[in-house]
Amino acid sequence: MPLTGEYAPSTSDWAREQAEKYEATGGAEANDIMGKPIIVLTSVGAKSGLLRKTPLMRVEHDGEYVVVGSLGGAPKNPVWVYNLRNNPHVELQDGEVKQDYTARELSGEEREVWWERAVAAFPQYEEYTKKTDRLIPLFLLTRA
Ligand SMILES: C[C@H](OP(=O)(O)OC[C@@H](O)[C@@H](O)[C@@H](O)Cn1c2nc(=O)[nH]c(=O)c-2cc2ccc(O)cc21)C(=O)N[C@@H](CCC(=O)N[C@@H](CCC(=O)O)C(=O)O)C(=O)O
Repeated sequence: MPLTGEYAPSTSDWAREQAEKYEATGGAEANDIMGKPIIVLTSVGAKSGLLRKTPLMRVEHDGEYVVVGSLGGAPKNPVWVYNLRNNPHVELQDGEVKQDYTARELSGEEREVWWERAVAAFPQYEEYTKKTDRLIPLFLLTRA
């Protein structure tokens, strides 16, 4: 069941522009960063209830995805992390395909396995762990 509601653009201009161009072109444009592919996650605002669209690196394995709350190694989590913790029903657009997923935050051994996959997809993530002692949240997205 697709998410419905009012879209609220990100206050990060570059992220907003990339999400909107990616969505409008079915992933044909604005589809990478530093040469690595992205996806666009739609989540429900934990406080506003508005729809938030967030470009994130594409980390996929056997039809499942992981989204990484890295925020470049900043000391605080990105806000979308709290949206997923509050409402795990999300949409993920990968190229032309947009589908519903259920997000589950990972820990322990399962998190380690997916962390390796995330670093393989975007090696910069390893660098971010050196900038913060925050445990970077990972959410596994499985088909709803
Ligand atoms: C800028 C801020 O967004 P954020 O949710 O903190 O997310 C910050 C970043 O993670 C986000 O900009 C990402 O798109 C940045 N980013 C990546 N960020 C990552 O963390 N990981 C990535 O892998 C990643 C890749 C990436 C690739 C391309 C690109 O263009 C950007 C990329 C924002 O929009 N804030 C809004 C609020 C957003 C929101 O969800 N509000 C909730 C409140 C939730 C609460 O406070 O509990 C609500 O509406 O209820 C605001 O300040 O008004």
